[in-house]
Amino acid sequence: MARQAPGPRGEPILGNARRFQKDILTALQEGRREHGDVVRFVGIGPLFPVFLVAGPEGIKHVLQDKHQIYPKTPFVSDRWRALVGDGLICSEGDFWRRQRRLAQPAFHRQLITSFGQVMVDTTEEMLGEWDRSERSGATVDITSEMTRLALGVLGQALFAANWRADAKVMEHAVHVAIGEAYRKFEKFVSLPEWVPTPANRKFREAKADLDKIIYRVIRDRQADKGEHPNDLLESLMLATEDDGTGMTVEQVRNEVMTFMFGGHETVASGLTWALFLLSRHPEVTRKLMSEVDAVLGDRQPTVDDLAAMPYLECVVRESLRLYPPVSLISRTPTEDDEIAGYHVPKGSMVLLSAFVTHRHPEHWPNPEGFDPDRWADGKADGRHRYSWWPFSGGPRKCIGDAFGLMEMQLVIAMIVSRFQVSLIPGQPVLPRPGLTLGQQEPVLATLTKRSVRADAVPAPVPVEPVAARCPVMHD
Ligand code: HEM
Repeated sequence: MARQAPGPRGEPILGNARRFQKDILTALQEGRREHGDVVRFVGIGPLFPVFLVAGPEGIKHVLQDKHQIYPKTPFVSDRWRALVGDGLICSEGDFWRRQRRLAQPAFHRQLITSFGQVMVDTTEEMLGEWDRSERSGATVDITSEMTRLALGVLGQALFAANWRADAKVMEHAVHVAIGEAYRKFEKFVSLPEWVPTPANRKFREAKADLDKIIYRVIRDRQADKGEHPNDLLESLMLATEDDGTGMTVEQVRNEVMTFMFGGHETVASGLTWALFLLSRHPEVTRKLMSEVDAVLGDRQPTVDDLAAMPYLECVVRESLRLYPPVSLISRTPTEDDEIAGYHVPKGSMVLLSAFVTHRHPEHWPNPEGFDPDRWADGKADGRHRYSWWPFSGGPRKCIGDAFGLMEMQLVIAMIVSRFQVSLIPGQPVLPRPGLTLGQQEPVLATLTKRSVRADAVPAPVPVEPVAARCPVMHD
């Protein structure tokens, strides 16, 4: 007979609700430390009790072995649906399976590789602007630079040439929509979208702007009998099942929106945290610069160069370990279950946190340390598959993992080959888990142009890491 999982009692009546809201990642980490790999958090509100499953075996159980009984938590999927419609990220069952099959060719390795040049060109444009900022000694906001860069890459991968014409309107609309979505995620209760609050109006207008452009581009493509670009949109529009049926125009729109929102904030978060870590670890930066300089010299990278830069990949993996852009996901079992001998009731909220698993001391020696070498030369071989899962796992694993990894590697290679990025001393850099693991305040830095000398790296600057608020709780 399965036992009840242990867990913190929290405050009288409120239980753990306030702790979750104030700093959920620390609450989860402490829960694991004090109570083990399956923790039951009590609290006030319909989401409680909430279970944390922290160990790799439990993660495998939920995401892979018993994924059929662990669909996504409806409360979270509803938030996504408000943003992207019935896209891959928030659909379930046969509908999800069909959409996933239809979307898969868009992420074929060959097509993804062809986006390498888009990633390089977009980064080159940003670095041109950084040249000007460096000359004027201006401070750059790394968070917003990475967000603009990642959106530019995704926009062009999705819409090829059409993106440039509409980029300004789209950028603005995505920015507004995602800001509102963050607010909705942070609130347990929010007014339905049709209630004309100023925030809802802004959200609806932003979505309408995006829809206008996306539907127009789709219809133009349908009408144009000439040669079409080889982008993600085209792949979605051409995809068919064995019976010859494909996606409706609305489904194509939903997946475009899903990729746009799921595929740029994640990469931007990963890049920002990687630059943050590099700026705090000059010894790592120096080693990375040596590798990049030796392979690239003064030229731009290509996708083929990545195989010759193994340390770059180690840096990216290690950075995704410490700061996984999707730090928290949740599932809700459709039947009673048992994990590691503990009872997990049907309908409960089961939290899986890559942030917590990736810092689990039984699976990661020196868990809080930034040590890219732990990935070198087969050292990762004996590790549990689910001790590192920034892209999730099982059938719902991220469809854009190769895209995201490739982009992070190319962008970081280009940045370190050209600039030394130094954080403004003393600024607090605090994680903010929402749709992705962002920062509570923008990360500000100064730039120094490199003249390809890896040993000329300044000392690290002091920055204080800490607290992270709950992504889903009540304000
Ligand atoms: C560093 C970059 C990225 C990270 C860390 C990341 C992480 C994740 C994670 C953890 C999930 C699973 C969420 C869950 O199960 O609740 C996911 C799903 C997904 N991701 Fe990513 N992602 C990244 C980049 C991308 C990119 C570039 C795209 C598209 C261009 C993308 C599209 C998607 C989609 C469509 C899903 C839903 C898949 C499904 O349920 O079938 N992601 N991602």
